[in-house]
Amino acid sequence: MAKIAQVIVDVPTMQTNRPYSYLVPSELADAVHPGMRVSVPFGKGGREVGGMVIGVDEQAQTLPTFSGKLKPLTALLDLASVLNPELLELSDWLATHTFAFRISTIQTMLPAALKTKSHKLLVADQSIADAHLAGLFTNGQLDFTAAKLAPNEVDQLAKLQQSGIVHADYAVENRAKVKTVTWVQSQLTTDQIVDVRPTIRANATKQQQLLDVLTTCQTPQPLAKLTENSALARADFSAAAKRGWVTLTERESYRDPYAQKDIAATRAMTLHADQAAAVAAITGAIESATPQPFLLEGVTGSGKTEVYLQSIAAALAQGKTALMLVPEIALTPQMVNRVRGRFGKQVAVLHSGLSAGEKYDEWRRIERHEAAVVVGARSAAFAPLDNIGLIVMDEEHETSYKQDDNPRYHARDVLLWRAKYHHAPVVLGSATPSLESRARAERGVYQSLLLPERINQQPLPPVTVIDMREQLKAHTESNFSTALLDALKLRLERGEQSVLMLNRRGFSSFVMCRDCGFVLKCPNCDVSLVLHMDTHTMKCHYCGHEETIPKICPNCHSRRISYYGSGTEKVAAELTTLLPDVRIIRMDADTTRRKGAYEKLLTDFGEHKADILLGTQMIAKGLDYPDVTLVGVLNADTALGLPDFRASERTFQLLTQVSGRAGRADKPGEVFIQTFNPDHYAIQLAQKQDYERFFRVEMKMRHLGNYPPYYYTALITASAQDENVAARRMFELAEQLKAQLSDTTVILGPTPRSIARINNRYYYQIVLKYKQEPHLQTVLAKVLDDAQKEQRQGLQVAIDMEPQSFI
Ligand SMILES: Nc1ncnc2c1ncn2[C@@H]1O[C@H](COP(=O)(O)OP(=O)(O)OP(=O)(O)O)[C@@H](O)[C@H]1O
Ligand SMILES: [Zn+2]
Ligand SMILES: [Zn+2]
Repeated sequence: MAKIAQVIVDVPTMQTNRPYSYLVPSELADAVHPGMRVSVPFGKGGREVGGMVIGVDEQAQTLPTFSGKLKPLTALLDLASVLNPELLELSDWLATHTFAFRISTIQTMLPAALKTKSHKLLVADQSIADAHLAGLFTNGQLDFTAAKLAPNEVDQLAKLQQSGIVHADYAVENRAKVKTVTWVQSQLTTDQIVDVRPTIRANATKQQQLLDVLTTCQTPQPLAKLTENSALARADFSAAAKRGWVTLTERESYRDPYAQKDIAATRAMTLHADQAAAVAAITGAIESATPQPFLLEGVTGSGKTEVYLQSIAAALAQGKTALMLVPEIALTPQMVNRVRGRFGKQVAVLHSGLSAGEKYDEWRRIERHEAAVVVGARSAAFAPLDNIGLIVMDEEHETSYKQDDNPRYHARDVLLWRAKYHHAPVVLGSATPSLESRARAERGVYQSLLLPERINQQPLPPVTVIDMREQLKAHTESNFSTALLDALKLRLERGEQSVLMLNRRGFSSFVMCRDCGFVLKCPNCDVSLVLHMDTHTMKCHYCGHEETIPKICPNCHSRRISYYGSGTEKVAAELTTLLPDVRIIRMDADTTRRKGAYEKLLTDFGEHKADILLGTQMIAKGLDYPDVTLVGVLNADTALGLPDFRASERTFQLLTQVSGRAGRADKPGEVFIQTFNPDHYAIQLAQKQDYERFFRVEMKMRHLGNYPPYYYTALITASAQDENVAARRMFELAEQLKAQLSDTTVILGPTPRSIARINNRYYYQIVLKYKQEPHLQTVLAKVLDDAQKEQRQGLQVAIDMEPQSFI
């Protein structure tokens, strides 16, 4: 009886967002299983697309009538499932809850190397007269997808296709490449080697040497090791293989991004009472397999990481695995080393700094049960771990846990889902929990665990708020108040280190004309272009547009055009004038672009190669350096002015986190916060590092404004090249939603987004605030469906549940 495979095809549209049935060719009947990638013909032209098998049925039971018409699947791309049943189920749940296509949730779960790519090929059926065009083809084929063709070439090729000289074909590329190394196995015993020696010429030194090697290496060895330790080359071993002395085999090897590093093993520390209580509660839940979420609220430097590590050890002791998520930025060598130091080779690390090959290899180590602990950033939430005993999410309030592109998921939701599936506890840790999580802890949904004290009974560092308005009156345009500058000088005298943070938002360098005030803007977006000194260009951070730095004002032709705003670069320059001889490490998007640069800068700082670490938000978290006794925030309030109800929360979190970098060991720390809003509650409470008070005040604000956690939110955006199209559709939609949703739901907008135009598309948005909306899922799914069907004038609609940014 033939089998039928249910396949989600890699054609991300609403109409194809369901499984398609394909006949399984009889020779593949036993090989095809759910979770395998396949190549299938799709659509009228029968072009080949990638797909994922989500189910396999016996034909007779399910589709008796269709048997004749079903197309067979073309090829199987995997020998074993790449998604297990848990992850397949999760992909379904995720697609529904984030309004994403099932194929995009599936692809989000796979390492890039396993994402199939459909290539369009042009095949020449007749000889091509034009020599240039003919030259584009190799063996009668041209990979249209991979080739970088000029528009006129594309045009001419289209004409060839119309006249039947070439035709289009499709192939699905499998990019999963396994790295192999050659191993050598001696085929001669030591006795046989003795026998062979007299048969070769005495001056055949290489052969003699090779026999020497084989005498000492009777077990299989990597070829590289043997050639490295001898004067022999690969060719000598190939020759030996021809003689039958050795066999050479290719074995799979992993690209280990951490292979070069020796990490000192650490042992569990003696916990202090609060830590011990937390570990005991978590361990209890691991042992009883209770999917209890915990909120571990511990001030900065209270030893949360040690709680994670000992809880992970408890899961491993139960023969289970553990998954730990940290924000991308906190994936410093420090954090990774702390986990690897404790659990060694059992740890797999997943983050964006790895190459596709390295990620694929780490992924396979997890899948093959060779790694029992996974540490990674957001997408590691989908690590193919089995038998999970514990899930940890460090810095649970971090916005980077929400993906702001399709599928718009929050890693926390994914973790809570997986915890239920595996009956495992989840630990959400933070010094400044999100209001949502803290409110859930208050309602008993999460169990609260507290670490109110710093390790070593160190007090939290005292924070001084500096009113920069005063400074501005008295001073010129310096970025440094006298108080902060004095504090920096003191650290230099004492040989201690300082951390300076420059809030990146709104602080990027731009170019303005001093005569007419003209600011260079992106031609495609409603934003100013940002000056990049490393490439000497002006760049748009939204669409990637790039142009040269103007010398003359494009508006009034004045030559008095100059750079404005103090990026870290400018601040560093000012510091060097104020404090000659000071050694600065600058850390921002520019200086950390190169692979490994971030890590190198932090290591240098740890080794005292600089007095000051000057950086953007990326230095606020996770750093644990004993000699840092001063933290300065140059501009605390750039985020406060943003039109986002979470602006205060973000400011409070950031200031508390960065303050926490000072005085973590035996030397007391000190913090200076420069601000133009010294009276704002977020700044004042950050000064006191009083999370509890902040939580109360902010909850009141949210209550008054009907915002989360009192209300849920959803953001609907529509964009089109024609502004009217987007606006009109959104006004219609608002009316439609008013009719369909309950009276208690608030519909805000439509309004243009705060950056109204990006990449020549105009954006409009509607914000929904609701308490209970039983039909929301259906209503919003219909909205997307309609939008897809219409597709009129390039209208695009997107839905973001619980958006983390409204800008
Ligand atoms: N029980 C303990 N005994 C001694 N030292 C400890 C203990 N627990 C943690 N530490 C040390 O205290 C320091 C601070 O701990 P850790 O970095 O885990 O704090 P944290 O709460 O994660 O901080 P943050 O949220 O600020 O990153 C670390 O250097 C850690 O090694
Ligand atoms: Zn742009
Ligand atoms: Zn001008």
